[in-house]
Amino acid sequence: MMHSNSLDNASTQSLLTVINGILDESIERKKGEIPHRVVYLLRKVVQEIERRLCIQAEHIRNQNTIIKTREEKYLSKIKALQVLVNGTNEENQMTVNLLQVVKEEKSQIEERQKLSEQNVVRLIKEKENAENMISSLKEEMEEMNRLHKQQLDQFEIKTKQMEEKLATKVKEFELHVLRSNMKIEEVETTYQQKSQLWNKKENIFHNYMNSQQLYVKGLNISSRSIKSDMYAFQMKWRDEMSNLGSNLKCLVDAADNYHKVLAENQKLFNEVQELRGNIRVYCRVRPFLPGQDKQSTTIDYIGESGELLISNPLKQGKDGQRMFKFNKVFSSFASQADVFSDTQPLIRSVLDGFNVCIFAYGQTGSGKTYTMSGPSTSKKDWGVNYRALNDLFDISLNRRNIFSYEVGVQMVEIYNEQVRDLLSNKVAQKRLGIWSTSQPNGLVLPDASLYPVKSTSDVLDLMEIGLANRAVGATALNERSSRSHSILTVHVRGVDVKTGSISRGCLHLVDLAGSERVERSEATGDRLKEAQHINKSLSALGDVIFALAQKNAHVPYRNSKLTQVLQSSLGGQAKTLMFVQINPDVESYSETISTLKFAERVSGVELGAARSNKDGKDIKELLEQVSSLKDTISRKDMEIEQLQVTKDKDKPPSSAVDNHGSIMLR
Ligand SMILES: Nc1ncnc2c1ncn2[C@@H]1O[C@H](COP(=O)(O)OP(=O)(O)OP(=O)(O)O)[C@@H](O)[C@H]1O
Repeated sequence: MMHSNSLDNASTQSLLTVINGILDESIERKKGEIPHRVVYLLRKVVQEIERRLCIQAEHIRNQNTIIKTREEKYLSKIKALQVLVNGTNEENQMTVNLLQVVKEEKSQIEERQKLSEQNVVRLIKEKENAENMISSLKEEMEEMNRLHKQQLDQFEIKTKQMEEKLATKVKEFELHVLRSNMKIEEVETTYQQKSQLWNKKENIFHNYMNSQQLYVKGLNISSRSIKSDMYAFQMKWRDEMSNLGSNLKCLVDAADNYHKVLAENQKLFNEVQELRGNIRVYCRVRPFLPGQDKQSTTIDYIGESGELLISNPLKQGKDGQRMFKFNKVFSSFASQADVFSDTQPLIRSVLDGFNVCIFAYGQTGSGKTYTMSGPSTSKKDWGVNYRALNDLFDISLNRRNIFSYEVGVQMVEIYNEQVRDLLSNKVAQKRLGIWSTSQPNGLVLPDASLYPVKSTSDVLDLMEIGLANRAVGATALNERSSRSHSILTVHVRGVDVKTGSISRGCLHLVDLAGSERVERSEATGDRLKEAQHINKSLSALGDVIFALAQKNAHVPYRNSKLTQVLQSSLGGQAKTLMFVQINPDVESYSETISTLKFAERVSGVELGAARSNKDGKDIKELLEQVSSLKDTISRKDMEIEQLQVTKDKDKPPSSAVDNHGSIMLR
């Protein structure tokens, strides 16, 4: 057994020697090529293997020594036992047992030997592994050498390239330096030129500065003069401000007086109207119609002051002539606008709270509808109705800051002494009741449709409906002659924006039925009845006016529906205007004379002073207005004083105000 162990050790030793030899040889051969680290590692591996082999060899040697000692001990024991075998059988048996123990021990030793052998085999394997590792390391080394060489080759190529590039760069740099030198030379030349130029400019600048200094000195002098001018201007401004203050005060006073003036204006205006008389008669002559003989006219002369001379072509001399005098006579050439211009002031009165009645009187076909409504709804042709309402809206718009107006319209006709609502769309109408004294809202016909209107176009629409509803029929005198009185009533309610006082005005625009005498219209039956009613109501109208003229205690308003409806506008509180329409033709002479006689009597009537329907609290309200206006004046005075103080504060610091209010320069 010892022999085999020593053999293994020897082979391990020899192998190690071989490895070392190979290493030494490769190191020798590749000196300078193998990295020191690999060599170092290889040596470390070999040393480790040697160390382990030594330990194993030492271990095996110890085992061999122990086994040897034990073998000797057992051999001596066997000898002693053999001695003893020779002794007794018991001893033999013991010896056999001992031998058995020895055998067991021997088998143990053999097992251990086996283990040692296994260890040797393992070590041999490890050695093989080490060899494999060494060979792989060698391969790696070779690969690394190869790579190293490749890198070296690449480095060499790169180095060559870099050297070439460097050479080119050096050449370029040299060229650049050459150019730079040239540029420097150029710049130096330019610099010299420029510095010469700058020197010149410096000289110019110095000269300019000198002139500027002189200019600034001049400016200083003019600035001082401007300052003094400014102070003078400030003084002037101050005076103007104080003037402005006083003007402002005047304006405030004027504003204060505005309401008073307006009220006075209204008062004066109405006084003028009163002086003219509260019933006015304007006569209008209709032009000849196409086809009529223009030579045979009854109109001889129309004077500027309302004179009208009518002549009877059948009677010669003074007997055949009759002079009438009215407030105004419009010839057949007068336009719709001319006719309305003298009516206009009455419309203002309605807005001031007066009742006004404008009616057209005349025989059939004399132009009543033409004057009141106009031949068409185009603005040029508008009659008194449209123009009056248009004016009413215009004036109310102008006064919107002082009064707020509400306007409502009713339209009725009186036919055969029955009042019909012309704005109602009901076919069967109930009879409309008439209030002898108008209701608080000013309505005499409370059941008739009342439409609020805001513009002339609203009125136009309503009147179109009304005219379409008006009863018309044929007569021997005029095909379109109306045999009913049409009454358009405009109710105006004005509220004083500031005081809240209310005024109510009412405007009646009446297109009367034809005034011709019954026998002349050749009417019979129904037509006769209609004519009689018409005559009755017109004569009732005359009676009322004459009763008022004579200041009778009893005024017969109730004799006809017409006078009942117009009652509020025919009394002493109202203003009345009558258009007397006449035909110029000779055939109409007697009708013309009777019409003009009626009108003449009417125009001689004085209805007395008209009265406005204003609230009784007016005086109190006016006093309130006066006190509020006084407040406004004192407020404005304070504002003016404050303005004065602010203005004084804003004065420049370099000036002061002396005791007399003038500005002194410091
Ligand atoms: N100033 C005028 N200029 C031109 N044409 C007029 C003028 N006045 C009336 N006419 C014409 O005379 C004719 C009769 O006028 P209008 O119908 O107004 O009369 P009227 O008095 O209203 O008659 P009626 O009593 O039948 O209602 C109409 O054709 C009208 O166009």
